[in-house]
Amino acid sequence: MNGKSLKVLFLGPQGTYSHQAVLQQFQSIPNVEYLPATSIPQCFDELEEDVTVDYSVVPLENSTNGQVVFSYDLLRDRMIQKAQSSTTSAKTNMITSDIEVIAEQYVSITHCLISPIELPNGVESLERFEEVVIHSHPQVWGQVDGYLKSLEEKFPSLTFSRSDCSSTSESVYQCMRSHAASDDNILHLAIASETAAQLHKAHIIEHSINDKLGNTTRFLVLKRRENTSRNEIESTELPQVNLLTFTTRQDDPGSLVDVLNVLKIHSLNMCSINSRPFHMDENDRNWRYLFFIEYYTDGNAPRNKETFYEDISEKSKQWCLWGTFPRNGKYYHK
Ligand SMILES: O=C(O)C(=O)C[C@]1(C(=O)O)C=C[C@@H](O)C=C1
Repeated sequence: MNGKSLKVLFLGPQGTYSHQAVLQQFQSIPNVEYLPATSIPQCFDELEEDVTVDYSVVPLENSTNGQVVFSYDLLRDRMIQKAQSSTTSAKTNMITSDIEVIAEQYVSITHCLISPIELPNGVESLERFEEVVIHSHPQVWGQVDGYLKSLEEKFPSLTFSRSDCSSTSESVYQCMRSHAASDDNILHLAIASETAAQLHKAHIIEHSINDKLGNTTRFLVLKRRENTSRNEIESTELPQVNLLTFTTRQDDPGSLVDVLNVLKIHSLNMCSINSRPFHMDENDRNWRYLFFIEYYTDGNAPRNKETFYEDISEKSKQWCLWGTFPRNGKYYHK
């Protein structure tokens, strides 16, 4: 590697789970500059627009509440934009995206209930207040739903409300700021990691409040396709994962099955399938779906890559291969 540092974007500020993901991915590499972005869209936009940025890390899915729709939709929108600008190869109807996925990371998510002030009796102290405002990233609500319901049942006379923030670490900052500006009857709390609480010098009033133990978020590591200057990703013995998105040819019975059957014919094992609604343009009708699939390849499969891609081209309307990357060993651990 030359002396120049790597520039890596993540959803900031420091102390987010995305920050944990970039550290897991890059901490063994010297000279890495970690650049906090203020939103998930910014993690995509800056990577595309600023050629000095090498990588960007974005959350994709959570083991408790599934898709991080912000990221899915940003991938979808990029495929649709390319389809509209008809850079599709006439022969293969394959779309080549400007960014590609080169690795994945899994971060264990342990949420804490965090207070800007010390509460001598922990959660019991909530009864001193009339109103409680809880700040967090919108993806978090579905991971602590049961816990928040039990809090509301425990304190029926309290009014609870939620405030969406751009990230969990930002929510700790926001709760401290709101606390300084609000009256004594209102308590502002945040839901974030222990690290975020420590960074902001806030107080953890309850640890591990996520509804499911083993709660984990999966992140994708992105780079610009044209940036071939270096590759920091170690190869492993584990299978390669391929992320492919496609639209179907028509609404006739079997059009989705026809595409999936191509995997079967080529002996490829699918490991995930998701969909998001899309509109090719503003006049397009409702209820059309873009599919996201992931499938494994290894040294032997598919035997004939070219025929596989030709078959996908024949059965789908448009498709895009976002990348082939090693399965992370953490995938197998709970
Ligand atoms: O807010 C953060 O800490 C993030 O890194 C984002 C994010 C997400 O969007 O999924 C990451 C992990 C958790 O599931 C909650 C929030």
